[in-house]
Amino acid sequence: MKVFLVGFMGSGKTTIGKKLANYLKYDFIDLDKLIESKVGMSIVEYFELHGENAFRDLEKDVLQKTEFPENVIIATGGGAPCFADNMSWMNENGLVAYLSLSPKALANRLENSKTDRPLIRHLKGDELEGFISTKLAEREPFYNQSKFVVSASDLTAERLAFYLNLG
Ligand SMILES: Nc1ncnc2c1ncn2[C@@H]1O[C@H](COP(=O)(O)OP(=O)(O)O)[C@@H](O)[C@H]1O
Ligand SMILES: O=C(O)C1=C[C@@H](OP(=O)(O)O)[C@@H](O)[C@H](O)C1
Ligand SMILES: [Mg+2]
Repeated sequence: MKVFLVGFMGSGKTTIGKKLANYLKYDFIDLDKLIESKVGMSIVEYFELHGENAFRDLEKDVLQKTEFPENVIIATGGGAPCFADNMSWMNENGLVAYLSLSPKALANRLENSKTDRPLIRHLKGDELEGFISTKLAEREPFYNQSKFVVSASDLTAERLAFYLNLG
């Protein structure tokens, strides 16, 4: 079983993904980390050097061309489902779960972890929640194509496994 976790930056894909993999004894792959290891630089550096469009091409390539192990939790980047045919590709190749959270809760989580995220690292104070609200509205039509939509507040690995019928 391949499980793809999707959702906005800060929804906890990386954090809960690791815990879920640990709980289920599955492998864990973070798509952003995989991209960083392939290009030998951070996502922030890649955006600065090559821009977002090049990143999206690379992200699609790494997502759709990697030979993932059989039992694996894959934490995707927040934009991955919203570009090219990535969302339908994930639905055809695994089980996709959207970790849903309000803009306010996302802003609270992201306030202290902006620096590794090129799309928000320059935003100050109220700008962050405004940006999240606008971007989330654009992205939700993609996220909502997921087989499972799960509230990401106070989510535990055990509960997520249960919702996904894996626990
Ligand atoms: N369940 C949670 N409760 C509170 N904070 C969380 C939770 N999950 C993640 N965070 C925090 O939110 C930030 C983003 O989490 P992360 O797992 O990197 O999200 P994503 O991969 O979806 O962008 C991190 O600072 C992390 O510590
Ligand atoms: O939402 C986005 O467009 C992005 C989210 C990031 O991943 P996280 O969702 O894990 O922060 C990372 O892929 C990149 O900074 C772009
Ligand atoms: Mg992540």
